[in-house]
Amino acid sequence: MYESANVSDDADRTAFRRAEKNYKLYYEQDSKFSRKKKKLPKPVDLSSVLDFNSISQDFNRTGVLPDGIRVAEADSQVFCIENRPGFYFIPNALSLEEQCKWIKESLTSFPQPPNRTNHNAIYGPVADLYESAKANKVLVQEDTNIWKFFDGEEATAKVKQRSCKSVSASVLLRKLRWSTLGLQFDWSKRNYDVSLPHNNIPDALCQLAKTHAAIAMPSGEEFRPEGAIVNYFGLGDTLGGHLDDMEADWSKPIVSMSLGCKAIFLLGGKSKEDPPHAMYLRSGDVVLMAGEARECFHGVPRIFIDEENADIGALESELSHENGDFIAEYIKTLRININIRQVF
Ligand SMILES: O=C(O)CCC(=O)C(=O)O
Ligand SMILES: [Fe+2]
Repeated sequence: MYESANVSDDADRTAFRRAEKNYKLYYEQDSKFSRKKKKLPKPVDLSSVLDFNSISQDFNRTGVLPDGIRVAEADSQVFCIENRPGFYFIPNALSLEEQCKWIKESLTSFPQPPNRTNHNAIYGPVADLYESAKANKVLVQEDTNIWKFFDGEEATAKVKQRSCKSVSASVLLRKLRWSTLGLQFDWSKRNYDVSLPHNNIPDALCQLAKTHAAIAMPSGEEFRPEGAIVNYFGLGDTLGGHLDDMEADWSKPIVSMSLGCKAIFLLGGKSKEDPPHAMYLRSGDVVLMAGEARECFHGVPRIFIDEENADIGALESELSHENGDFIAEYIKTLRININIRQVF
């Protein structure tokens, strides 16, 4: 599902594709810059990107909303888009403490087996990735399908002695692209594989998802979090336009939490020909997609990691205050999305 920033697009065939291309990160070709080896991002017209953070601030001050936007219920801080029923935007839904907690869990416990990650396909289950990265360990191939972490010197000796393959834990942590919680999603079959061993989604995350899902739930029903996909976005990573259609009951929302660097989210219609709404997703925002919105194409064409646009100043200082600099350094160039689903 991910694309690198440099893959050339086949064609601008649909309105969704054109919007993706419009917001995607491209670099200036100018030789003046390339000689200096400093690649500059091409400027992008962001004037039509919806900013629910300022929409909510203006609304609280003046009681006025932009055309096409309304609140889900009187006095609520949950916003809807009139021509996208079933879509809900909750700006600033998570406190700084909650953001820090889920960023930390996303790097430490969520990638732990039996949860699967993108690294499984190459290395098998990788335990203690975060602790190993912090301790500067290196993953060394011991046998065909057996990889183990070693301290730097020991790893160097092994690699020299047996010329086996190796990769540092910090590189692997940087290259983490997804992990799955609860029922394990099988990306190759694009379906849930209930036969795979799994843990339940942590209680505190279930509770959070239930609380935020409530406004989008059919009346009298409670959301049941059964599976979650955690996406990790580095600079230039994008999530192409897609539908999440592997869950049985589309009347139940997908609860999608944003953490870390700011992104642009595209919410299209049921056809890729429908022009999408572009909106910012910041750390702490929660989005719900239920009912008709489950049939709408959506994706993430851009994340911002520059100081001016990433919007993570407060988060960074809270993180370094709580956990030292290790995670605070990671989040400077990272966006995490946790999307929680009721599967059955
Ligand atoms: O990263 C996001 O905000 C959206 C993620 C998403 O749509 C998905 O994982 O299906
Ligand atoms: Fe999705």
